[in-house]
Amino acid sequence: MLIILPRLGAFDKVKVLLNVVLCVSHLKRTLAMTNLVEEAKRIAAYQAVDDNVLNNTAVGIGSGSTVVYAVDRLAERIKAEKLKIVCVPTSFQARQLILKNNMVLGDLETHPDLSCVIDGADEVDENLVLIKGGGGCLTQEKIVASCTPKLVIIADHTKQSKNLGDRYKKGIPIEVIPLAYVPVQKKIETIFGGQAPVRMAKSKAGPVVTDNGNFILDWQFPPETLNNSWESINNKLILIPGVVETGLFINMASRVYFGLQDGSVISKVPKS
Ligand SMILES: O=C[C@H](O)[C@H](O)[C@H](O)COP(=O)(O)O
Repeated sequence: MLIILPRLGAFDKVKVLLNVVLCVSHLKRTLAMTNLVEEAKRIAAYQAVDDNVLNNTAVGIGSGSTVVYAVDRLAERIKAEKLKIVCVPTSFQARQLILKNNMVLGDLETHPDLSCVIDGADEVDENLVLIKGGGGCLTQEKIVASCTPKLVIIADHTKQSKNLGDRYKKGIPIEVIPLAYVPVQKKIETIFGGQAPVRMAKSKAGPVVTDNGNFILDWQFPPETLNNSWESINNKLILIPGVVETGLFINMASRVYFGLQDGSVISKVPKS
C-alpha cells in the first residue's frame, strides 16, 4: 500500500484509507464476536462438567471444539479433587484429548455403561433434537451416547434454534459406506428431496474419510421436511442400504447447556 499510495490522487488516497479503516474495524468486530462465542462454549462446558461428573465413574468424551473446554475442566477437576474417572472417547480427536491431558483412557469393551457423556452439537431444536456430525464423528458419538442415561450437550447460544436448519445450514450429516455413496445420495434426493453432496476434504484431494473409513453426505433437506417428524425421517434414512448412521440425535439428550452472550449459562431438559 505504501508503494501504491503516493501514485494516487487525493480522492483515491482517502478512499483507500477509508477502506483500510473499515476493514480493520470489521476485523475487530469479528474477533470480538469470535471471542464471545468461544467464551460461551467454555462456560457451558465448565458448568456441564461441574454438574454432571461424579467420582469413580466412566464418562464419555464427545468431539468438536466445545468439548475441548470440557476436557480442560475435567482434567482440572481430576487433578484438584483427585477424582478417579475413566474416559471413553467418541473419536480419534477425543482419544487424543484424553491422552494429552493424562486422563485414564477406556473403551466400551471394558466400560459399556457410562455415568454420563459430554458432547457438543451443531444445532439443537426446541425439542432438543440435535444435528451432530459437523466434524464427521457422528457414528461413534451416537454409539457412545447410547451407553448412558445422561447425554449432556454443551453449546454456545448460536446453536439454539426453533427448527433444525434455522441456524446450521450445512445439512444433516449421514455416514455412508464408500461404495454406496452414489446410490444412497440418489435415494435420499428421490425419497426426501433436497441435495446430499458428499463432503469434500479441505486439506486433501477427495472426500472426507471418517474415523470408521466411511464417507459423509450432508443432506440439505427441503423446507417441507419440517412437516414430518424427525423420528420417522431418521428411521427411513437408516433403512437405506449403505447408510451407517445419521447425525440426527432424537430423544437422546438428557440436558443441554447453552452458554449465552452475557456470560450466563442456561440449561434445558426435554419437555415431558
Ligand atoms: O462431528 C462432530 C461432532 O458432532 C461435534 O460435537 C459437533 O460438530 C459440534 O462441534 P463444535 O463443538 O466444534 O461446534
